[in-house]
Amino acid sequence: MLAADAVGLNLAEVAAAARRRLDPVHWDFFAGGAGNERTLRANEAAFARRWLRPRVLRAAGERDLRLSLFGSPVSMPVLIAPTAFHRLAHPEGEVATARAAADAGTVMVVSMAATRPVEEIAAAGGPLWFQLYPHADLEFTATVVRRAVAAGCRALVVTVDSPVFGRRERDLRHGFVDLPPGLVCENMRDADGRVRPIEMNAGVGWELIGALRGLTSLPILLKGVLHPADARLAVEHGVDGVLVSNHGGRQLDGALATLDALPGVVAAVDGRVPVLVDGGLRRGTDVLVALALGATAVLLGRPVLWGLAVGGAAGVRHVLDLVRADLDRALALVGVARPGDLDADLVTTGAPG
Ligand SMILES: Cc1cc2nc3c(=O)[nH]c(=O)nc-3n(C[C@H](O)[C@H](O)[C@H](O)COP(=O)(O)O)c2cc1C
Ligand SMILES: CCCCC(=O)C(=O)O
Repeated sequence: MLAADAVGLNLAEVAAAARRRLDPVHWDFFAGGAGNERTLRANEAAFARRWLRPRVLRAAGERDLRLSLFGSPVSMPVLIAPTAFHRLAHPEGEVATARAAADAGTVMVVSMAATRPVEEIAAAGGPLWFQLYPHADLEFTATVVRRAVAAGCRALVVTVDSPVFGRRERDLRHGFVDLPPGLVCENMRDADGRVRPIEMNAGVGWELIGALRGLTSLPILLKGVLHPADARLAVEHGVDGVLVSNHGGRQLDGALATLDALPGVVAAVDGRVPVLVDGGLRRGTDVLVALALGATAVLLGRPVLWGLAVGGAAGVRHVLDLVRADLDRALALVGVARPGDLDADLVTTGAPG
């Protein structure tokens, strides 16, 4: 275990420690967003606008954070979001992240842009889900999906907020356009073993869901839904879960904060499939607010990278442990034992009345 004071008492301190260690170019790749970074900032700011209205004398007793998601049992409703290029944060890369996820009893969503082969990540522990950018070449997509399934991934997370790549000015300023020599997206190999570039596909429509169903019987989640009409369409097309996300502010700058999008999506989905959310969660109380507003679970993106940069698997574990303890305490303080029992009336914007 890492000494907590060497790593940070909270995720902001872990981020500061990571910043001291990382190459500034890589820090900016991880930390940055698109355009003016309005959406990046808005994700965290949205949590700061919510206030908790706790209940008292509820005799809630011991908390129980466990749940089961798409057949994967998890020890808490906090999962690891797919993020690219973990070897820029730590030499072990995604293998270290997976070990921490397994130790903490939660799901890691492996990015299509992972820098370790999915088989090696899976050997470090599960459960894993696999994130996919829908390439125009369905045959290639099928190759990637088959490989992820064979490695034991238990769900597909299809990212739909990226018809083109967001404009990230920090990366442009640094001239950061690709991985350094020696690192590649290991799961982008075609049948001949050649590494293909990640492609964004502006030509893809709702037929994608049927095409993916033809490739796999795994649960399919759509990542990057903000509009209630799309949430409704997603359910009509038979997806198994909706992930409210704006890609951590890295795609459409000016897109609304995910916490602000969440209630509309939850209302549109109307309990038919689980709704998950990511973006800007930095405290257990943020997790509590997202769950109270209708999310079944949340995902952490950057905080996991900060933990990885600071201490490899132990650093990621530290981040997950901090959030778990914080969520547990917050639940007790609002008088709720199980995340599923949280109610929206515990959260207010602080307006009078
Ligand atoms: C460095 C970095 C790389 C990312 N790579 C991917 C990716 O490969 N695929 C994907 O769907 N989302 C990717 N995301 C978005 C995350 O899955 C997630 O939506 C976002 O980071 C959540 O916000 P947070 O970082 O504020 O927790 C990436 C985010 C970051 C910060
Ligand atoms: C080509 C890698 C894409 C990674 C990604 O999704 C991001 O950086 O946000």
